[in-house]
Amino acid sequence: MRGLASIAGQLVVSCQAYPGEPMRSPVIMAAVAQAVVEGGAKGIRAQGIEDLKAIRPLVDVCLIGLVKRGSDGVFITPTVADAVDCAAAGADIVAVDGTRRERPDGRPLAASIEAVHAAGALVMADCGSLDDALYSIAAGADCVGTTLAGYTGERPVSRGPDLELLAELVANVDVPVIAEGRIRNPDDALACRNAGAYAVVVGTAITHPTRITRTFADHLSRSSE
Ligand SMILES: CC(=O)N[C@H](C=O)[C@@H](O)[C@H](O)[C@H](O)COP(=O)(O)O
Repeated sequence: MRGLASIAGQLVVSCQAYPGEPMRSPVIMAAVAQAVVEGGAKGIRAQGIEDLKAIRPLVDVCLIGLVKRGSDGVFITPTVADAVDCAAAGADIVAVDGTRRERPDGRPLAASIEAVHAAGALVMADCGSLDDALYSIAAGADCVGTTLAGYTGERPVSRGPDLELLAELVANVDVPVIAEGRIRNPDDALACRNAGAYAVVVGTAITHPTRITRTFADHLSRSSE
């Protein structure tokens, strides 16, 4: 079972490296995915068609796939074609931008969702506010995430996860709400689950060695000042 129910109450780990980074390679991301599954991740979130194709045969857990195009405006699986490609590459759930902003292909969010459903996968709408979530659910999203909280101008950038938005979504929507974004440690993850998150997605704090190392290095250099 690799559907939405398989991640209920569980940890999903986002395995992503960014353009120009040393770990930006499907082989490396597939190894990271296998390593986090060994550690107990019940789902993987991954970016890019080549990464999805490399990861799919190596892990038998729910795979949330996306394509990132740039870092401004609508950049998470922004077009219908990207969404279909993620499903074809083996994603069980396709993560798409769930905001109300205009999309680069000029198509509505509902078109991406319909195409993903036709391909036999589900849709996670990455939202930045309650209004985004309501819009996404009306468009047919199967679940919503707090992924874009603090990144769209509608919410402040919280230090840890945006627990306020999480609670607001849990209280106001009737689809699973997935906590994602700035979850820094196990206590943050637990706080998300206690706030009603259906599943918890952690990225940087587990799979980004450069940023993890920087927190240690900065801490040491601050304390020797
Ligand atoms: C806003 C955006 O582009 N989020 C992306 C979505 O896939 C990833 O860069 C994040 O790493 C992911 O959401 C997990 O969050 P964090 O790394 O904070 O645990």
